[in-house]
Amino acid sequence: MEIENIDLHRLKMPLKTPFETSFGRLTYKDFLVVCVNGEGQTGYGESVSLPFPIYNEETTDTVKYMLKEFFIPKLLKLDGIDHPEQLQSIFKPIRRNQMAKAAIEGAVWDLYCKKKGISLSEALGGTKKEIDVGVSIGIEPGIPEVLEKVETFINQGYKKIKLKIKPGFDLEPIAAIRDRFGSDIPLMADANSAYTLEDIHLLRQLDPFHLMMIEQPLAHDDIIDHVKLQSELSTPICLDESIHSYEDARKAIEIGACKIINIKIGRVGGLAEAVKIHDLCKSNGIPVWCGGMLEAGIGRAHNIALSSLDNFLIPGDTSASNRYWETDIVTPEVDFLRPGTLAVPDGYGIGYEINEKVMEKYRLETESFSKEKSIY
Ligand SMILES: O=C(O)CCC(=O)c1ccccc1C(=O)O
Ligand SMILES: [Mg+2]
Repeated sequence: MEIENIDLHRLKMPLKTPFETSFGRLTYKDFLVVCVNGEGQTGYGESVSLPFPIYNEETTDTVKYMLKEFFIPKLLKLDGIDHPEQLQSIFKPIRRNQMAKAAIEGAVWDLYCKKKGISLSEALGGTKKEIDVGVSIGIEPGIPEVLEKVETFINQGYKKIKLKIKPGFDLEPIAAIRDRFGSDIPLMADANSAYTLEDIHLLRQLDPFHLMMIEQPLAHDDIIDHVKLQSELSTPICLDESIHSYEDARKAIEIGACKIINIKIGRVGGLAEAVKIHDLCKSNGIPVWCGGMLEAGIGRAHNIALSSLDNFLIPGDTSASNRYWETDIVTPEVDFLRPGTLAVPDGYGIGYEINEKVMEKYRLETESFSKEKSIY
């Protein structure tokens, strides 16, 4: 597969409603669309980093820098590529920068599938034709607002409700949701690293609410303390921020730091690594689900394809486009097949077309890179 040139678009899209977590408040998504062109076709990837280094150390600007200076020149220097999995060894000398790696790797997967005439789901080994999805609710000004959102999303059919929590906004909203909607709704909490082991007593008070899990309660770079916490909690711990690779997942599972893993393609450096983590978890009896980074349609399409693998046993955070955007950059927009389920597209590649008009509306700039100009 020949890769001739690459376009990098930067977009800024306002969220329909602000999204707040323990680490900050987001009102828009500033991201890159990577277009890898070869033999008359285009593969699309999306950067999932946030504008600020508050979830992990990457930002839209660091991703852009890494793509421009390292990953794009490396890719253009190649004499073609047979399979996207080869990118793992090609990019390996460059440490970390997982979201930058994933953005370009995803575009190469899409191009590869389009050339082969298969769907991305099929290329990854996915078997499901539809996936169950949930919704992630940010920290709201108060309990009434939380209850209103939960009600709206349950009525829409979402199959998992995830509430962001932080110290001072944890037991009360969770208790209020259970009180109002009963013990049957699939409910979980995501702390985004807002607690320490000193909070064990408080976190134990979540146990009676029978949450599906608590996601990343402790530090973003910890697995050891999570082992201690898990031994004191009946609520299963799910890791998000702490898992950047297959090796991280292996170690976390080995020492008992979690019972569930949230897989984000960007956080682990791409689809190939995500599939490896999926397989590892499967063979260890650890269910996984696909996390989200408030993606626009291209990233969302990648998440759907990944979620079609069979150990994605828990509804993911890949909600429909209209949960985030006035209009999404793909067509058709990501929408329910039935309430709470998304169809896994069987078209070639990501299975969605790009809505050029919407792309144009939110586009800030474009840079193009070609083989001739590549000097790496
Ligand atoms: O709806 C989504 O895309 C998931 C939203 C979400 O929870 C999230 C959004 C941005 C950064 C981190 C996280 C997270 O899962 O921790
Ligand atoms: Mg999370």
